[in-house]
Amino acid sequence: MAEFVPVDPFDLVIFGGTGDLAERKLLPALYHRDRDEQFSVDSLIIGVSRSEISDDEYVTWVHETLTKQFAPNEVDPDVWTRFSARLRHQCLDLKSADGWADLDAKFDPEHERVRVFYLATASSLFGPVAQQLHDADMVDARSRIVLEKPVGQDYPSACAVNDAVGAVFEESQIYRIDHYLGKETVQNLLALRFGNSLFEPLWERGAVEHVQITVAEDLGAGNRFEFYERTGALRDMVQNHMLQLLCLVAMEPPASMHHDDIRNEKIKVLRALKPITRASVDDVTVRGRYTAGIIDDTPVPGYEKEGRDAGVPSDEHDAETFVAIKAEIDNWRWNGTPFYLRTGKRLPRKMSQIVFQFKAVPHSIFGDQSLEPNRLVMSLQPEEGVQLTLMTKEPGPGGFRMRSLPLNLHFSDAFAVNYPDAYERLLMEVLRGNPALFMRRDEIETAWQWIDRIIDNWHAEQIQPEEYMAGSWGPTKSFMLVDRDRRRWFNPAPGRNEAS
Ligand SMILES: NC(=O)C1=CN([C@@H]2O[C@H](COP(=O)(O)OP(=O)(O)OC[C@H]3O[C@@H](n4cnc5c(N)ncnc54)[C@H](OP(=O)(O)O)[C@@H]3O)[C@@H](O)[C@H]2O)C=CC1
Ligand SMILES: O=C1O[C@H](COP(=O)(O)O)[C@@H](O)[C@H](O)[C@H]1O
Repeated sequence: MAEFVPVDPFDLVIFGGTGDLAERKLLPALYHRDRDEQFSVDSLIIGVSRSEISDDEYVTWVHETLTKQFAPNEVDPDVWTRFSARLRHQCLDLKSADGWADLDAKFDPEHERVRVFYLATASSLFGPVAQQLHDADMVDARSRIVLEKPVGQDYPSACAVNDAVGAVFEESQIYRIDHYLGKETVQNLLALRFGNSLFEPLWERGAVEHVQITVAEDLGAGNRFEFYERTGALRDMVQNHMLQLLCLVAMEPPASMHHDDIRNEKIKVLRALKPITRASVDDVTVRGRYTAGIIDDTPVPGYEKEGRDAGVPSDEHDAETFVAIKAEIDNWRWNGTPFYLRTGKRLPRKMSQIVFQFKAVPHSIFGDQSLEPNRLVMSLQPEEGVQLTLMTKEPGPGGFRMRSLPLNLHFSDAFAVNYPDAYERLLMEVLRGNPALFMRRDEIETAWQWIDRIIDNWHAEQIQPEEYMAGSWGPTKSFMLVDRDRRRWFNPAPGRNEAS
């Protein structure tokens, strides 16, 4: 039975309190934590936007949106009474110096409660908001600021944002979100690697032939088209989520779970990433963009049509919706073991997994029977679990037939609990003041340096996205990327995540 530990009283401001992120992730997450009685009676949640709406109108809107998203009757009348009593709205243009005193007046005047400023807005507003908070004398040693991803659009803009926020807040007060770090199964990577003595001796170039990290989505850019067109899959998914996953699987064992021990190991991986040069970019990266296709027996439009519907003419489209990269880590542990990264929208299904392909046995004593090298598959979503394929003898008299069989651990079979959404965990960690699951400044900036170089070289080499049909596993070139190295992508079979 999960134990829900209450957090200290707080005032939480959500800048962008009426936006898509607040609506779909933050407010539901806060409701669920309140349902489990983790908030004190006097804690406040203040949504900020330019909309001229009263507290009551905000409460009504939050009720409507939770009711719409939750299962029937999930909004419980008693919990709602408690939750709605803490909701406020403040109309404020974050680009203006006016109105900050009104926001301050909503807070506990004694500054006794933890203050959290959650910036669910474009990152161009992060610096100005930090400055306004400072000028309005709203920041003290107990304040924390949460920055949504992406922090900046490239290395220079990320540095500018970090400088501006860092001029007001200490690094220890800044929580840069990558919601993948809040996923239960991503944390389970640490448990698997460092809670078992079995794997670590094999976790290196001598035993691992290559690694694959796939984050596949069946959804398209949809109603976030304009954001997506400015961003593209490399900036949207690889710069943060995929490089964080890479860090967690490739890093050296940290001395403890202390946030700086883990971050110090992650940054070493980012610094050891082999730069992708103009000469190598066409060989080791793939850009793709989906055309119309069929997913789950349903026809879906192509990216160009979504863009036209959003009022962005197709001759202006630039973003890739799929990226594959052969990444290499130049250090003792991983030299010569490539990490293939792949992410895309409108792929056949939502699925994230990390596959460790081990080397073949050095010599077979079983004649000419083919022996499949062992494979460890860590499934992150939607099903969570671990699968290890092993060679075994087929039962029966006569002959000695070898077969590859999976050893499966499905977490949902082992633990009868509902996993909280990543944002629930991350919000609670902010309220508790534990930055372990958030990114440090140097991680963000080093990741951008690696990514910027790829983008610059795409431009220099005029590499355009190659088309793939929605519902397929990406462009042909992505298959060639691995085929050239005599490897293949492991795509899960429908149903449970058996890599095939
Ligand atoms: N949506 C998602 O799934 C995810 C979003 N993110 C990131 O989170 C951030 C927010 O995204 P999202 O919620 O989708 O964006 P939306 O455009 O849906 O919402 C933006 C919010 O900010 C408010 N806002 C915008 N400009 C101002 C301003 N000048 N002053 C005051 N309020 C302002 C808007 O209200 P109003 O216009 O009324 O002022 C609205 O509440 C982005 O950086 C995005 O990249 C990250 C991961 C996932
Ligand atoms: O940050 C983002 O992540 C989502 C995918 O998150 P998941 O938890 O559903 O795997 C992605 O759709 C979005 O484009 C991106 O901004």
